[in-house]
Amino acid sequence: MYEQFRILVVEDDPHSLDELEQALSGPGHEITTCQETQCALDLVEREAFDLVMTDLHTGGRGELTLLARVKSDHPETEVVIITGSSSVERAVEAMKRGALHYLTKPYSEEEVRVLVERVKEKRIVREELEELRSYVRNRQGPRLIGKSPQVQELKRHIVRVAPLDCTVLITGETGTGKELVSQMIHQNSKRADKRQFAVNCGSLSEELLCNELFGHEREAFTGAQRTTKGIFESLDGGTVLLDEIGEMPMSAQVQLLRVLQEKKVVRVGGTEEVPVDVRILVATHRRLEDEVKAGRFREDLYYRLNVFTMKIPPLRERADDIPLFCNYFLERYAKDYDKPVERLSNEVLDLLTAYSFPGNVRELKNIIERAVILSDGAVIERTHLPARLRGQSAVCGSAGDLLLSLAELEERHIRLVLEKTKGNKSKAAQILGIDRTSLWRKIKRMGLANDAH
Ligand SMILES: Nc1ncnc2c1ncn2[C@@H]1O[C@H](COP(=O)(O)OP(=O)(O)OP(=O)(O)O)[C@@H](O)[C@H]1O
Repeated sequence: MYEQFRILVVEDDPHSLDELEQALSGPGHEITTCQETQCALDLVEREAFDLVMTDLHTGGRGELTLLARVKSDHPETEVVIITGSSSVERAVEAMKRGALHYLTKPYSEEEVRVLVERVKEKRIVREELEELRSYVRNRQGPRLIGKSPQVQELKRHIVRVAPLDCTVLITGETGTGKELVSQMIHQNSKRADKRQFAVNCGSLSEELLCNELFGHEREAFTGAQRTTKGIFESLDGGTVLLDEIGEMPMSAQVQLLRVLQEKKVVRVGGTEEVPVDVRILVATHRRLEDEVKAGRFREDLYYRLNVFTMKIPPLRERADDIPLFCNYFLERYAKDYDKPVERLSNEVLDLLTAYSFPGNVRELKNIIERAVILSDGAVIERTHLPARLRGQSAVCGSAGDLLLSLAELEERHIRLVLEKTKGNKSKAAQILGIDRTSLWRKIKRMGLANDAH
């Protein structure tokens, strides 16, 4: 298959136009012709070409206007000037203003072909440079740590799916790296220069979530003083991660389906359909098939979202990666907190590799960060680990002979309430006397697994 190569030819003499079209024809070449500069100006305003070839008439300076317009609107488009022998000086002036080359009449077909090849080569070099730049950019972005076969496969899938602009469903327990994977997909995609944003569909009320995602019209509800764009509209050209998609209320699901099918949103309180250009990635710790069966998730939406699924395994299924993560986070936090920590004691490493990590990588990361903060010397010892890893149980503010910190006590209490409410976060938030968003934030920070509650 040939790459499309778009050429615009501007020539007022029909005979010369035919000849040039003939010389330019080739596999993958899409040739558009114009006999007047004004028609060409209108065209370049709407479309991008790889090459513009324009005749330079004696007299008018329309071609120089065309050259200036092309170079300002599409700097990567090459312009070649066709000239009679009497207007070579003006052709040289055009080259000073950014034209690539000039052809003096009469020219041969061979000359035209060589010129087109030159433009194509330039395009390849430019694309390679762009690829290199994107590579350098990505090396500074987030890193997916892991040498286990599961993580290697994840990396391969990211590289494969990132450029395709399709919806990706990322599944895995809490803290396994779903958001990180979504960031890597975005950074390896054509949208990398645009913004990425993550929305947790479970942490907001139905009304707030709809406002946040789809925006609202003026006076859509009391207090809505002006029309506000939602995330889909304002992320123009970017990527959105809809985290905890399984928690999305039905009314928002209907709207999301419209975004996926028609690439349009209707703001809350409005009727107008507004076009949006956004790549949608979704994540969940739930099995969406079960949510569909239970009638909580629309089947048509599920099929729309399930184009490409990436399943991130829990940390306990890739325990080989635990020492690697330990070293990575140890180095990072030793640097962040300016501590002389160098390694974990063998006992600590054994405890960590034997632990089941219900909160997955986030929990491991938090454990190492806390240990680095508590440590003074070069080695992380057992005493620097939280009580649950030291194998002690807490009874009302104490764990064995050790008194608990407020943070540890809070975590234990939240765990207990979630256990008793069977993971029902609205109920748990009510009992704890805090709102759902605060509870979600705490759950995340503590690295508690959703499934473990
Ligand atoms: N493979 C990995 N390499 C490096 N860091 C990782 C990896 N996996 C997870 N992390 C880190 O662990 C933390 C939790 O990851 P992330 O927020 O992506 O998980 P999640 O699955 O989206 O969690 P949740 O379901 O709670 O939203 C982040 O700080 C992330 O950078």
